[in-house]
Amino acid sequence: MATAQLLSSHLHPQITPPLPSKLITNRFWNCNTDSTNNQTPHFLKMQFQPNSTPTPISESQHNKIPHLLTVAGSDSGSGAGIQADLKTCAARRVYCSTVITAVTAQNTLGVQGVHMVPEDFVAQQLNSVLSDMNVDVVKTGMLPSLSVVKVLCQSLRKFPVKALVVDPVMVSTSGDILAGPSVLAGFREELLPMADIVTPNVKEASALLGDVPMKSVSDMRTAAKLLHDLGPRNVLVKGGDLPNSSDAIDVFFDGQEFYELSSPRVNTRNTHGTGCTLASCIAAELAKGSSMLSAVKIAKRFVESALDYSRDLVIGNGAQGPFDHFLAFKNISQSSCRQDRFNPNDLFLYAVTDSRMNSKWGRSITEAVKAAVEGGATIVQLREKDVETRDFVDAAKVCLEICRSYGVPLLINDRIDVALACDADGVHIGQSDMSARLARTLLGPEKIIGVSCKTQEQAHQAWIDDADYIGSGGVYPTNTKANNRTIGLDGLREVCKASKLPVVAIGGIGMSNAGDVMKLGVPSLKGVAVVSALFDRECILTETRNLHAVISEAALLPQ
Ligand SMILES: Nc1ncnc2c1ncn2[C@@H]1O[C@H](COP(=O)(O)OP(=O)(O)O)[C@@H](O)[C@H]1O
Ligand SMILES: Cc1ncc(COP(=O)(O)O)c(N)n1
Ligand SMILES: [Mg+2]
Repeated sequence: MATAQLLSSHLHPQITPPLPSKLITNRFWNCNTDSTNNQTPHFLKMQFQPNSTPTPISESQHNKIPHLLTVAGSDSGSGAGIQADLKTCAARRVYCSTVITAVTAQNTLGVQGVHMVPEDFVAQQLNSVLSDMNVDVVKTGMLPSLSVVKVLCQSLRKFPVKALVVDPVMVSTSGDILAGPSVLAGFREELLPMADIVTPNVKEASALLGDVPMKSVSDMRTAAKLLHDLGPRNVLVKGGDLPNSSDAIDVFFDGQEFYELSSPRVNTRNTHGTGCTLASCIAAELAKGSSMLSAVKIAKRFVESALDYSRDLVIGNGAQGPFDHFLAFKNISQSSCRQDRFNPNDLFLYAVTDSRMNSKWGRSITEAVKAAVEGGATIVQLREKDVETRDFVDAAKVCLEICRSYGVPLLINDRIDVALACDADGVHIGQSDMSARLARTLLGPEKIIGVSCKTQEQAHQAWIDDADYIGSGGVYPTNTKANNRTIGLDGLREVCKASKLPVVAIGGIGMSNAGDVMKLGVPSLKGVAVVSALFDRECILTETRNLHAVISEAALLPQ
């Protein structure tokens, strides 16, 4: 009742129809989370004057780092609250100071306890930071009582900042109450009118507006307009918890235009702290000097990337896990699909695809790969010279699933970008591609890198450049590669002898000569790579099985 009365005095009596909205979809944004931010902050340079009292550094001498102050609650599980804000700012390279309003005992199961910090001590923290530390932007999270809201508003009036981001935290993802209904009046009457942006989720928007229904994007737009009427310069109603929505759609309203910010919904349990992270990322970008809409777009993309990177992360036993703000876990979780980073024995029967052969036989890349791994291929390389990049990435993702289900590594020929895009196990590069050293820098320590080498010098360089294996050939003449010098068994032996890396032989190898290659008897030679003998045949499965039998037999023979 009290809520309804309060609302009626603050809202326009009639709901205006939603204005036309602009649809912005994350799908078309560059995935590099830093791409729109070219204002890399500078770190403070200390000036030392030995044997003298320190002199203050003038403003012009400062290399000032953007500074965000978060006024929020502590989450012992570190998924949300102050801890999420600190991690977000560290990831976005903005300095973050903290005023703690409450200490929660919290984990992935829920909130077990809340210990409120007395409001005069909140005031003292605010005074300490704001009076001294050149704060650019204030972001608020859990404000557990009306008196804390009031204390905050007083401090902000005394120490104005460039921007105020209000995340009106009320209920945790687990459904526990973090701020009771008593704070609603403080939000509506004092804090929201001071805010540059308010970022409620659907439940919070509904509560702020007196429990209006929030079931659709259209409801979110209506709510954004009504919340804007309460005084904040901008409103972002977040749709992470909107029921029956396959995309995560947030509605942004700047008082004139609506924007629907849409990103694919990441299928993960690790969404605890998304709201805190979004708000602190918006605040961090504002501190760097972004416009409001651009800060919101960057923040949404940051949350989406972080969720995607940590989708399989397992921390805690509860329903909502935390995610990784530093986007570091992906390699760990995915590389654990394979037992080793690279096992040289995987080079034993190395299948290399060819798009022209596939089209000749009317097969898709994925059909060809499936047949090869079923037949016993121990590693697969996608060598697709004639395919559009987009189709290549899509096909590679499907092939990766097939290969992973057989425990077989999948490499991409030449295309580091495609390997990164589909998170393949590695690449195979030639002498005219970028160096293995550069590929290693781009791909990181976990990925497999193979290099084509015809000479001992090239083999040595591949080792120096931190490659994992060498492909050496053409051993026999081949039609697969134009103008490819044949090095013969002798050339192969020379490369193998000089190589500190494991070697796979390639070029014109098939049923008739694979045994001869395997019988070379050089320890570094681990297997044969084959194109036509598998993929330019009617039945890939049978050919792979037969070839596997031939090279297994040859490998067992005494040298
Ligand atoms: N599963 C998800 N996939 C992608 N984005 C999500 C997902 N869940 C939430 N988001 C996004 O995270 C941000 C926080 O939203 P939300 O979860 O609704 O807030 P809160 O954490 O305050 O409840 C929004 O930009 C929302 O669209
Ligand atoms: C201290 C604190 N602040 C905010 C949230 C909200 O985060 P979420 O909605 O993801 O549970 C929380 N759970 N704990
Ligand atoms: Mg959330």
